[in-house]
Amino acid sequence: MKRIAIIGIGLIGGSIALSIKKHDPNEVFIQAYDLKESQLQLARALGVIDHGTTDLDKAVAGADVVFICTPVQSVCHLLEPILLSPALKEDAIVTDVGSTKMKIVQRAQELSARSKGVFIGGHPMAGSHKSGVEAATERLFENAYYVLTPSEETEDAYTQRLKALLASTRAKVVEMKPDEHDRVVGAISHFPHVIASALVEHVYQYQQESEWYLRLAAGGFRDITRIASSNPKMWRDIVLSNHSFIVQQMKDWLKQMEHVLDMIDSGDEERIEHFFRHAKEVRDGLPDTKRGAIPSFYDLYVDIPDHPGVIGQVTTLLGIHQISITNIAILETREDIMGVLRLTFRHECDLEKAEKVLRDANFPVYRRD
Ligand SMILES: NC(=O)c1ccc[n+]([C@@H]2O[C@H](COP(=O)([O-])OP(=O)(O)OC[C@H]3O[C@@H](n4cnc5c(N)ncnc54)[C@H](O)[C@@H]3O)[C@@H](O)[C@H]2O)c1
Ligand SMILES: O=C(O)C(=O)C[C@]1(C(=O)O)C=C[C@@H](O)C=C1
Repeated sequence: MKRIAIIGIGLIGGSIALSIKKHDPNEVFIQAYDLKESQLQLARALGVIDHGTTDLDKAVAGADVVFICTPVQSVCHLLEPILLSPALKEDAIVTDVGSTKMKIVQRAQELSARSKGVFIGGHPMAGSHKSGVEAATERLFENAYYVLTPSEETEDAYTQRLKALLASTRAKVVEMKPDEHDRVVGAISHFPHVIASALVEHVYQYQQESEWYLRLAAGGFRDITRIASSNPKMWRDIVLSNHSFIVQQMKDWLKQMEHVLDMIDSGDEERIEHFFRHAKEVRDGLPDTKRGAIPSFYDLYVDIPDHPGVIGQVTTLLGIHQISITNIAILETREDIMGVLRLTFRHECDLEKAEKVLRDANFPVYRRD
């Protein structure tokens, strides 16, 4: 039986545990460590882990692979007691899921000569603004990128062993250098989180003048600021740990905003339209049927005659077959013209089931592309 240790059993640790367990339910034993006894109890009750302990040595004892899934600053602190633990199995792989990589990998390298195990940095590029083991799901990483940062000294056999285990997450595992990872992820994840929180703060300041600001906040503001609801401690650690790239990106952003300010202030119609068109083209070009930095949703389109009751028929049919819809939108509604219903699902298998059920009921259904 393979033993897996999860250190920090929250959203990400719990999701890794669930995906590995689901893949090999009878061949894997999951032992976990957390500062909070309550998280361990909850993880046990939810069937996410087999055993929980607040004793770090006991948690890593005999484990073939140890996943460190705590906020990034504590990953750095936990590396020494884990990599140098007398209980660590010879040849064990120690990995982490932290959102930054340079400082973690550097600390692990300092300890590597004295460790019985081998460290390989990791970062699954999928997550949520929710935290805690209660939000964990076995499919969180499906189709997302999962970055590994083996060093030049890491023997390939260890990387292959870790990749084989991660196959259960159904993520796309890629290798990167820690500094490239931190620069890129700084731009597409860390810096946008700073902007989202700053935007909330910006409107909150206006709110002191009129209560209408936050009351009127609708789809656009909610979409762009969803990630401001994320765990503050986790983001404090990320920003501190990727400090120099984020500061550089903020300086670049201020310059960019000066151009945008100048463009809008000048009232130059052509430049303004070009600005929005170019951003739209780039945003529309993001892969939207796959998960990645931006969680994807699976869309199915249904042609429907525009008369009352049809939408009810569609949703009832899906309900009978226990297919959950994440979102529903009517894209065209003009009298006597076929309307198009866009149904959004969280998982590809739900989309496939819905497509079959609706087609069998003679609804014209199609996917985009
Ligand atoms: N949330 C995301 O979207 C996301 C995505 C990819 C990677 N990550 C990274 O994954 C890691 C975990 O994030 P999460 O969202 O699962 O957080 P979480 O808050 O859901 O879980 C973290 C868990 O670690 C425990 N913990 C904290 N400090 C600890 C310590 N010193 N020792 C033992 N346990 C400790 C907490 O009690 C909690 O159970 C972070 O490093 C984060 O940067 C997060
Ligand atoms: O979907 C979200 O809520 C996330 O914030 C996930 C997200 C991201 O920025 O894309 C956040 C941090 C991680 O390190 C990886 C993924």
